[in-house]
Amino acid sequence: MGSTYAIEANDLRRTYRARTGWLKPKRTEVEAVRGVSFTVGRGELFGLLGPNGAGKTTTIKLLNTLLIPTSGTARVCGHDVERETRAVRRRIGYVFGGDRGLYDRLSGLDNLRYFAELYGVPPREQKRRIAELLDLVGLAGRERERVEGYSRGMRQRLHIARGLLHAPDVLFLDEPSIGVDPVAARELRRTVADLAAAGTTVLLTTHYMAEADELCDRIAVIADGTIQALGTPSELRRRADGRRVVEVEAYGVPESAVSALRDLPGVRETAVEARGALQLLTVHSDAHVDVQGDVLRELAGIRLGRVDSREPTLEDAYVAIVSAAA
Ligand SMILES: Nc1ncnc2c1ncn2[C@@H]1O[C@H](COP(=O)(O)OP(=O)(O)OP(=O)(O)O)[C@@H](O)[C@H]1O
Repeated sequence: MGSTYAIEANDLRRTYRARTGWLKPKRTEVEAVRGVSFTVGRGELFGLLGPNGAGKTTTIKLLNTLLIPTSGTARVCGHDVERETRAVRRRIGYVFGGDRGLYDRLSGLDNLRYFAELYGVPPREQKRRIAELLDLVGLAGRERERVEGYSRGMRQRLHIARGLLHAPDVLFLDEPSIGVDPVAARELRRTVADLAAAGTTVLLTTHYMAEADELCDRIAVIADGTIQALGTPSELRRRADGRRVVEVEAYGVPESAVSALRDLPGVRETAVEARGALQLLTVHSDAHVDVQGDVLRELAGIRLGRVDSREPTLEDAYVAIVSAAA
């Protein structure tokens, strides 16, 4: 195969052209990916992180030959994604989160048999391969049950087994843990880690920072169609060095309080996130500035939950990187 990299993306760009409106149709163009370059080593577990609409799925589809780049080039296992589509497809698997793509009324085993046929796995290898994969994804013993009775996490693991039937060198995992409960998500992470440890290159997109932190060798943070930061989780975490984070749970954070805090000297970012009945207010400041008193003053009279002042995490670094790009 020659190439030292499993994936090489070189100034990839992709523009979507769409027609919107019915009475007066208008042509619009969205530049979803604008000059993305990175490499992924063989056996590496590489994460693509970014807000909604950042261009993660588009990047994956350019690499797995489902979309043609508007410009730029990419190679997977040394093969050009545009000119050597078949060779690329033989070496990759693609798994996306959600419910599509499995036959609910068949058992897990019959699903895998069906897809093994479809992917051209030689009949004499099918049995062994399916048994290995059921083991890898932790479904051995449950394979004769119908998929309609599977939990979300089990379905997701069956999806991964399906994506691995033809023993691909590279697996694209697009938001595998979406809608999966925390315990099942942990099992799923173990499966992905085992897979990478066994030598499969994994390109993973996720919105869960803890997942990326635990699993990925390196992470690219993508926003607005370009890579904003790339490095190991600890390298990225350093992007938040020199910061301190105050977090307050509150029942109804007024916009006036948020803008007053944002204008304080030493405050770098503020964010409010809905958490069921309450909201989580996060204030990033320079490490030597203590804003906790100011935060409590601005929220005087409002019912509060937990108040916390802490060191930054990977998620805080991510917020810093993405906010700087906005
Ligand atoms: N088929 C399409 N036609 C037109 N625009 C599209 C199409 N697919 C995606 N887009 C746009 O391209 C941009 C990037 O989308 P993409 O799905 O790659 O983002 P993403 O990072 O995967 O987002 P998410 O985290 O929400 O899945 C968005 O602005 C999106 O609206």
